[in-house]
Amino acid sequence: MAMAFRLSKHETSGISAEDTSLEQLDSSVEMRSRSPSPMVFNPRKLRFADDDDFDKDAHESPLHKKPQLLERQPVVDMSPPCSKVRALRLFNTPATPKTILQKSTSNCSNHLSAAAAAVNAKELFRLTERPRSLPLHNHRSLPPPPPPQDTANINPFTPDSLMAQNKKRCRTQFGRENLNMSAMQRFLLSDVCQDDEAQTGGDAAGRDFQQQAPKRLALHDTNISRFKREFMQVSVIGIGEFGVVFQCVNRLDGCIYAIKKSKKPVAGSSFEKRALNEVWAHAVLGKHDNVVRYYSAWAEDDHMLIQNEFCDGGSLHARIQDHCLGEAELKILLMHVIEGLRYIHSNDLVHMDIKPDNIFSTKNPMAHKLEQQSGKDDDGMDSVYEELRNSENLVTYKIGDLGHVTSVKEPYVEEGDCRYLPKEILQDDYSDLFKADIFSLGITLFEVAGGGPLPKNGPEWHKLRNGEVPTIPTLSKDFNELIAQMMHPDPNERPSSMSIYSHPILSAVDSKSKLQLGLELTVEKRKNEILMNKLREAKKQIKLLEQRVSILAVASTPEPMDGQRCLRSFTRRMRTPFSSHALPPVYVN
Ligand SMILES: Nc1ncnc2c1ncn2[C@@H]1O[C@H](COP(=O)(O)OP(=O)(O)OP(=O)(O)O)[C@@H](O)[C@H]1O
Ligand SMILES: [Mg+2]
Repeated sequence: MAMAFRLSKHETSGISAEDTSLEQLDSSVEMRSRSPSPMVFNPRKLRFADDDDFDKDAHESPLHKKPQLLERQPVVDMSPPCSKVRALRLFNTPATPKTILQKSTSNCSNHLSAAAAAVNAKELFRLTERPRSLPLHNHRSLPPPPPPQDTANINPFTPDSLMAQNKKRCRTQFGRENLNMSAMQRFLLSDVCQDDEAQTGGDAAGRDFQQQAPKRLALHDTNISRFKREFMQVSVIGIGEFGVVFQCVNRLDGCIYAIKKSKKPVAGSSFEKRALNEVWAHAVLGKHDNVVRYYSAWAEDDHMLIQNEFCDGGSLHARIQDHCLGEAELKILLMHVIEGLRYIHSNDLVHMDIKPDNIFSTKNPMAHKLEQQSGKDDDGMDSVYEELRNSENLVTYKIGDLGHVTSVKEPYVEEGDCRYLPKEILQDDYSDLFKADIFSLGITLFEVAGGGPLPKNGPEWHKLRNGEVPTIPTLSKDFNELIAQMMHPDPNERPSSMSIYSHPILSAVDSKSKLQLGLELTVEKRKNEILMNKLREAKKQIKLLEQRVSILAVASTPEPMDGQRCLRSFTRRMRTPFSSHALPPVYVN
């Protein structure tokens, strides 16, 4: 069970000022809320020296002193089981995946690691026998250090892995690693060849190599926390059961990110599987507009750190603290989350922890453009802009916290928050996990529309799962029916993410189309402006050209009066002979 113990806004801001390294922030920092979003701050020299101890910050903060855990419910007959003993075990195997979390030193001993074992013993022998470069100060005196072993996890959620599982391929370490064996071999061998070349390629090359080697090792050995080296911590933005989430600025790219750090050291613990699971899921799913984007992950002091997109609108849970959502907003929420779920489900994965705490929002980047646009010219559209600006619609909802994601092909269900779980999951029925996500989304909609707070157990808990879903008076009959359908006791009766996506209630989303129309209008107006400018420019050019032509015409043409005179005189001259020849006059009637 994922238990939420969150900070109030007030508590969080207090902590961010006190415990986070805010003194590092220049006063000129201008926070922008998109992610990745550029920050504007006075250029500072990057320092590699240690600041306050990050871990100390995290652990000594008031957030960590006394996390306000939700109490476990006493076991009563009617209550759902809150957690399982199985959840404390590791990933279906007694072999703990001591992998990326343990600085990759030992041989990989479980099916989660793909490693140098992909290289045959002969090549490994070559690698270990070959003298390695040493730091300058002890290059001649010390024996070569053993080469580090390259290890890498196999992500079980990638299409390759899922295909492998489908085909019931051998699940041994080698069975999986063989998928990438040749690539791994090529990589390792190319390293050997390059090094060999450098060592045997003449004195100059050898000298160069010796000079560069210590630099490489020295950097490698600096041992500065990547978090501190690469990021400037701004504040704590959330605390969950598993992790603390920091708002950070990347020192190099200047963009804001959310970095989630596991609260406890996870290597070798029961949280290790969860931590790795979250990274694997993010790596596969973090490319959809309605799923929180993933950038990178690494381990530090046995903690897992995940660098994600920063969602400047906060969580849905925070959003509904002061007001419930109206139907128009609910439709947008449903539209966005169902798109994200449809994407997750299309990968044969399920989220298993959909709830308001795990749905984040970002403000629409077009919002400020709408603001700029309106008031520019009074074209009767001001009211539309006004409505769009004032509406809460200018957000994009994103599914986050992928720690419970599992594959439907080979499910390992770690139960999420029991307030949002359907009954069948608590009864270990995993036959249709897609529909478990649908139930969680349905009950989430019910809560944020005003049906909350949700019960954790007891008769009310059961009622909501037995088809007795109270009607929300502020919602239309159709929307109430859709929520009830999503919370149907029988998973087979619940609609799929695909059918909700194409549900008439969403295809005729007034507010959505209005928003889209507004945004499209802005774009079209801009295009129009550009065209108008071009037209104005073209008109100017034409006018100039006309002027020039007329000037040229005036300059190059002989005086018209003289010409006429000449012509007349010529005519006269011409006439004279005619007349002299006494031609008969022509009379025109
Ligand atoms: N990318 C993000 N952008 C903005 N806020 C975030 C982000 N990620 C997390 N948060 C905030 O931090 C809180 C905790 O994050 P998250 O749910 O990922 O942690 P957790 O420990 O896995 O939680 P749980 O208790 O659900 O297991 C969220 O509810 C949210 O308020
Ligand atoms: Mg969470």
